Amino acid sequence: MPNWWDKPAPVVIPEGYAEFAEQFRILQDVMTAAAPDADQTRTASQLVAELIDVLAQSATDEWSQLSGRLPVPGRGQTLVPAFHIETETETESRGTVRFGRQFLGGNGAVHGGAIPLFFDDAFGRFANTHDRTLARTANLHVDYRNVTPIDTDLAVIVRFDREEGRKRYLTGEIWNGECLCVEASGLFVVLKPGAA
Ligand SMILES: CCCCCCCCCC(=O)SCCNC(=O)CCNC(=O)[C@H](O)C(C)(C)COP(=O)(O)OP(=O)(O)OC[C@H]1O[C@@H](n2cnc3c(N)ncnc32)[C@H](O)[C@@H]1OP(=O)(O)O
Repeated sequence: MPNWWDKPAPVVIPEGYAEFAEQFRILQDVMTAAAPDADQTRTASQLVAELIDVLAQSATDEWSQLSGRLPVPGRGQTLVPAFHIETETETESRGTVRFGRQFLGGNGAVHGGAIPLFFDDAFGRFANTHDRTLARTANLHVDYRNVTPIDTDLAVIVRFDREEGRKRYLTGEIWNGECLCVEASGLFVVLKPGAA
């Protein structure tokens, strides 16, 4: 089995797979937003059972799966809110995120757990690209400054602040227009040789 830090082998992305992954996000949003009656529940349940059967036919290991490997925002990792990057340097990445209905905590606000999930992924990607050696999240701190609304295009800034030995420090923000919703910071530690 390859070590997880080895460069993954290239995968072949079939035509239409990126669109399917995006449909899957929409499925999670509409499922969350729905109040089906018994007939609709039965129909939807049968369709999902068929979908599970189809996908299970191509079940594979971590190193061959397509989720997480797509060259699109969110990489087809449908649990994670997709970061749409607009500009990026070695030290700063700017773009947008939109938390769909599946990320609702309550009363229009994004679930508090979805925000560290988003930053772990956005920080993790940035800490491990631009020819940097592999590092894992050691800690992640989130300050919820104002309610983060669902179904809204939000501005994101991610910064690679500094590197001290094996320690990489990242910070980030989420803005709704002029309103600062979230400040986050994370420590990523470069893996020791042989560590997983
Ligand atoms: C291209 C895309 C590639 C994507 C890559 C994946 C990135 C995804 C990010 C993740 O989500 S990873 C999953 C969540 N994280 C983990 O599961 C990590 C679990 N923890 C570990 O594996 C180890 O604890 C860790 C590698 C983070 C550190 O262990 P080490 O044994 O390498 O660290 P060591 O004890 O030698 O400490 C090194 C330095 O870091 C500091 N440090 C370590 N953990 C710390 C901590 N939690 N808080 C503060 N400081 C910490 C430690 O004090 C020390 O500072 P000094 O050099 O100044 O002495």
